[in-house]
Amino acid sequence: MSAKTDVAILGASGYTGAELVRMLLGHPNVRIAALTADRKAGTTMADAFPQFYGVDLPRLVTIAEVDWSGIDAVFCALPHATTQAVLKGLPERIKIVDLSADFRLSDPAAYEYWYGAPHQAVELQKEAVYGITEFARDRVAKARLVANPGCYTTCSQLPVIPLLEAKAVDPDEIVVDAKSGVTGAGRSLKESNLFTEVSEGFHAYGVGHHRHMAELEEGFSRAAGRPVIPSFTPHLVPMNRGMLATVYLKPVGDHTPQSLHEILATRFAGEPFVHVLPFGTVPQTRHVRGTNRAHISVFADRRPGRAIVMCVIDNLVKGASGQAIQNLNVMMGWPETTALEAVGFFP
Ligand SMILES: NC(=O)C1=CN([C@@H]2O[C@H](COP(=O)(O)OP(=O)(O)OC[C@H]3O[C@@H](n4cnc5c(N)ncnc54)[C@H](OP(=O)(O)O)[C@@H]3O)[C@@H](O)[C@H]2O)C=CC1
Ligand SMILES: CC(=O)N[C@@H](CCC(=O)OP(=O)(O)O)C(=O)O
Repeated sequence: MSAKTDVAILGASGYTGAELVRMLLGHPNVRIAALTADRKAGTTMADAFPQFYGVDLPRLVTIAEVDWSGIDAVFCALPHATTQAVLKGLPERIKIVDLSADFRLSDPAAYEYWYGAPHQAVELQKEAVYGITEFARDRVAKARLVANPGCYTTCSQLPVIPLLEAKAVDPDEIVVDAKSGVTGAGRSLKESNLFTEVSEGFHAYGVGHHRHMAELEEGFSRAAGRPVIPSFTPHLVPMNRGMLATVYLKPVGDHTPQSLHEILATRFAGEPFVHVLPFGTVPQTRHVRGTNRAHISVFADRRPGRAIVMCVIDNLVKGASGQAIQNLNVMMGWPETTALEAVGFFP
């Protein structure tokens, strides 16, 4: 029996799993009690990620081999669609933060439409709390299962939700142009992620129909109080980590780019991880690399009556594992910033 909270990480041999291990090693309340893998089960974290040589960690096992009796909380960093069957079998006392997309959509029909198969754990889907922590603290604090948001959707919703809630922008005029580092695609082998396919150039993908549209539509609609369908185009850029969302907006009523900036600065004042930069400052992914921080900026567009907002995050941290730890901290009643205080390592 440990005085610390015993945590299992499912999918520890993947990129977000390894990031969870790295960050949780600095968490004073957590003991890493179990780590799982699929193809790499039977090996060690150091075999999967040599940065862990010399660090005392459990071996990588299959999910079937985990002894759940002592586990208090689980981070599930499995590919989407593999998560539902695993999580519905867990004892009810275990708190869960799921990094996959499996529990992010509240409507089973929407899940089936976007993911091509019926949801296998509809009761859990109803119970799940969608956790962009800054917008859902109270619900996250009471949740047993938190659906950790995706990286694109965290980066796009953080700067837009407060503006929709304030009715300061036209919900029918939202264009999200987003760029991701290649770790966003995970570590599994795919031809499209080979060095030759992603280096020395960049490209859009999922144009006009990407599964993250569903998550964005749900989040924006909730904030606007009516259905919203934004334009969204993701791009893959030749860097390991980092994400930039550029969002084109139409202020309404008396609102101006400057007043949008004031709304965001007021909304996020005192937030430990969301920083609204001075008006017109270009945010850069390199400044949030390795951190749980988001940098947001607002600009006037030369096009009359338009504004541009930008947000940068590290897709593996605020876009995944860092926000997952932030959510567990809230669920457990620990200080929200525990193990997450780092600032970027630039240059
Ligand atoms: N990468 C990112 O920036 C973000 C990812 N996410 C989401 O987080 C989840 C994990 O992503 P990421 O870490 O990038 O993925 P990876 O592909 O890097 O890792 C996947 C992990 O799951 C294991 N795994 C794969 N298939 C199975 C299976 N059928 N049963 C059990 N375990 C399996 C793998 O084991 P092995 O290595 O042994 O094959 C590995 O540990 C995904 O749902 C992703 O959409 C969310 C936000 C951002
Ligand atoms: C670069 C890249 O391929 N990115 C992935 C999204 C990564 C991610 O965050 O996935 P979830 O939000 O669904 O968990 C994609 O576009 O499907």
